[in-house]
Amino acid sequence: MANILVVDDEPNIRRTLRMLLEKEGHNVADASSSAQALAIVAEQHIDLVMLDLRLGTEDGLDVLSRIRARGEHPEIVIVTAHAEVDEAVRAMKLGAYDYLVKPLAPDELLIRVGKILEKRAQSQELMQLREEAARRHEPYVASQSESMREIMRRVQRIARQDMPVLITGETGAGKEVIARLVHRLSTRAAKRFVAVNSCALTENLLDSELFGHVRGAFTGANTSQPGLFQEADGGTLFLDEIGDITQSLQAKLLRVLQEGEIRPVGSSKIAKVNVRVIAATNRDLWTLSETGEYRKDLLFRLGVIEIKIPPLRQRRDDIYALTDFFLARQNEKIDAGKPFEITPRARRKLYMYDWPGNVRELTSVLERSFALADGHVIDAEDIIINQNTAADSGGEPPHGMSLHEIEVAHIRRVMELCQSNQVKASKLLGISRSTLQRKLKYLNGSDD
Ligand SMILES: Nc1ncnc2c1ncn2[C@@H]1O[C@H](COP(=O)(O)OP(=O)(O)OP(=O)(O)O)[C@@H](O)[C@H]1O
Repeated sequence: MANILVVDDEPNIRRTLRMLLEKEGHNVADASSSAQALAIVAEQHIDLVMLDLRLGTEDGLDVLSRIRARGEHPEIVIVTAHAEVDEAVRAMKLGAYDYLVKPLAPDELLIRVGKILEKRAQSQELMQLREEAARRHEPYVASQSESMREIMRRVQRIARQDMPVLITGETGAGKEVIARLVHRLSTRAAKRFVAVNSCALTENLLDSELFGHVRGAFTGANTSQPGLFQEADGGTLFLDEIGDITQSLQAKLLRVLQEGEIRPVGSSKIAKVNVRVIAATNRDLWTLSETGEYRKDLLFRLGVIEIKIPPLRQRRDDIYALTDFFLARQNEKIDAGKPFEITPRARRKLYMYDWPGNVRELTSVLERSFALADGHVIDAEDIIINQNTAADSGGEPPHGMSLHEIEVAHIRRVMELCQSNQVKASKLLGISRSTLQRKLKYLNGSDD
C-alpha cells in the first residue's frame, strides 16, 4: 500500500485513477493545479505522483522541477495525452521515473505502478540498511590491541562521571573519535556534541566563536551571536588542540570550568552554561606548565581524567582491525560488482609501516588504494605509502636526497596531514606561519 497523488486538471481522469488505485489498496490524494499539488507534497508523505503534463494553462514540468527543488523524493510518473516524446524525455531528465500515454489501459497502468512501487521499496530498504550500518559504526573505535582495550574499559567507566576529560596523543591517533564515544556513553548523549579546532582560528575569532559576541563588539559584528559554549549547552564541547590557546583564553576557559560562566565578547553580562568539556592535545601540557607556558590551575581542572592514546605503531594489532573496518565500510558503498579484498601480503605491508600520521594516514592510504586499484584485489603493490621523508618513517635516511629535498618533502607531508591548514602545519613543524608560507614557495618551484 502506497500514498499516491494524482495531479490532473480533468475531473474524469482524477476520478477514474482514484477509483482504480484505491481498489488496489492505495491511499490516493488528488490535485487539479500545481499549487494544490505542491501543498499536498509538502504536507503529506507521498510515494508516487502521477502528473499530467498539461494542467490547464500550467505546465506539469514546472510542478516536477519545483517538487525536486524542494528536496522532496516521491517517484514521479508523467501522464500525457499526447505522445510527445520530447517532453517526456525532458521530464525524465528532470527526475521523472516513467511516462504513460493517455488513454490509459487499466491493467497496464496497474502493472507499471506496481513495478515502480516495488523498486522504490527496495531502494528504501537499502537506504535504511546503509543508515543502520552507519549508525552501528558511529563512532566505531577499533580496539584489538591491549592498550586500546584498556582505553575502552576506561571510557566506559568515566563517560558517566560528569567531569572534564583531557585526551592526549599524536595527530590522527583518534582523539576526536574517543571524545565522541565518551559523549555517546554519557548522560548528555541526547544533547549536542560540538567540536572546535582551537588552532584553526586566531585568538580574537576563537574568543567570539567560543563565548559569542554582542552586536557592535567589533567591526563587522552586526548582530549578536551565541558562542559554541551556548550551542553545546546541556551537551559536550570538544576543544581540539587545547595546547595552543593563548594565556587570556586559558583564563576564560578556567572560569567556565570553575564557575560554569561565560561572558560574550563586548558584553558586560555573564551567562550560565552547563557544558562538559573534553579537551585534546598532541603536546605535553605538563611540561609546558612547568615552564609557565600553560596555566597549571587550568591543567589540573582539565586533566582530572586523562586518556593517553598511544601512536598506532605502538599498538599494531589495531592496524588489522582498522583495515578490516575501512574495507567493510568501502564494500558497503558498492552496489554491484565484486567487493574489495586485501591480500595477506598487502596486510603485512600495512602492519610493518610506522604510520607517523596514525589512523588518519592509514585511512587515506587505503582510500587511495581503493580508488586506484585495477581490480577488486588489493595487493602489496596497490598500497602506496608516501614514504618520502626520513623524519616520517623513522627508518634509514633516504640516500641521495639533499637536506633541502628532505625539508620540502617533509613540509609537503605535514601539509597533507593537516589538510593544508597552515596554522596547524606550522605548529607541527615548530615554525611560524610566515616562515611556513615562505617555505611553501619551494613547493611551487619559486624558491631562490
Ligand atoms: N580506533 C579507531 N577506530 C576507527 N577509526 C578511527 C580510530 N582512530 C581514529 N579513527 C579515524 O581516523 C581519523 C582521525 O581520527 P581523529 O580525528 O579522531 O584523530 P585526532 O587524534 O583527533 O587527530 P588530530 O590531532 O589531527 O585532531 C578519523 O577519520 C577517525 O574516524
